[in-house]
Amino acid sequence: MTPTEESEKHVDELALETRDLGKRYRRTWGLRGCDLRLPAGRVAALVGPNGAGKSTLMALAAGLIPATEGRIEVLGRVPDGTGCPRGVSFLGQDKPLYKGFTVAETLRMGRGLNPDWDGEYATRLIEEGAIPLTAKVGTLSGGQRTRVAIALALGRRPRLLLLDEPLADLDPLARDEVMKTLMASVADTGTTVLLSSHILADLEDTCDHLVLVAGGRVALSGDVEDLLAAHHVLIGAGDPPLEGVVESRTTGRQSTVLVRAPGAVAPPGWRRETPTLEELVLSHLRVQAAQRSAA
Ligand SMILES: Nc1ncnc2c1ncn2[C@@H]1O[C@H](COP(=O)(O)OP(=O)(O)OP(=O)(O)O)[C@@H](O)[C@H]1O
Repeated sequence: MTPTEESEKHVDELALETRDLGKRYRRTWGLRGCDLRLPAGRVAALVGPNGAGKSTLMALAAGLIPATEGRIEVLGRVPDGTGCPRGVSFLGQDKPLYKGFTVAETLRMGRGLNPDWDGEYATRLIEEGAIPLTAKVGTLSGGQRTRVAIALALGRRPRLLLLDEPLADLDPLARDEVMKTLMASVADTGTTVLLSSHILADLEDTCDHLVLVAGGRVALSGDVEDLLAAHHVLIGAGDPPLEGVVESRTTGRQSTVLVRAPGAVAPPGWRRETPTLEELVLSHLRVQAAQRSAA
């Protein structure tokens, strides 16, 4: 393979790559020593405790803020920190929509601002949500406004979609509906998604890749299938397993141990189970929190 072919392959395969990436806000580091490789085509869950650096990572990837140190490549290019690169859409919790515009005017603005705009598709997303094109954005419900913001984000036909807790203000039914619309669109197009949320149950159904951030670094990442295959929950009493222990918790005489060892065998008298994604994430989050408070 020639160096050019090598670099093209790299562009095709990774939607987002960071090396030793850091962002400092005055005295606080929002992110530091962050190494991440997100393969193209994945729907990735970005999880971590409050203040872990998720929004900072999203803002860096969306080109909204410049890095302080290290390197970030988005769709094979280095964002310049002055705005969303072509091919990337970002949707945060604050949806920057003009309340005085009608929905149709909002879509026209999308067309004016984006060279890759797919107006037919954006309008279809609005119509599927039964939102009148003549309604003023300021008169819409939170769920309807989210749908308009999603239509704007998807109308750009992004190759990478960054979603920073965009559904946090929606009721469970609206969240479920909007999530289905989103996931149907990305399944159709093969768009890579990085989605942050504190609601692990939402992520379990939709994501095939996990990025767990804690203390400004990536503590765990990989395809969900691989991560689940590499972890086991061992439940029993007596001598605990010694290899690959991530977390061990004891209630009464019974211990529940999460191990990261693909071929782990349960010790005599113990049983082995496959963890759910939620159990796996919670265990790693607890371990990270304990390590940080001990440091
Ligand atoms: N604009 C800013 N100015 C100063 N510090 C900031 C700024 N934005 C974030 N930080 C700090 O950077 C760290 C990471 O914040 P960030 O918002 O990226 O975390 P997060 O994982 O998205 O948190 P949450 O889950 O609460 O949304 C925190 O310590 C936060 O206080």
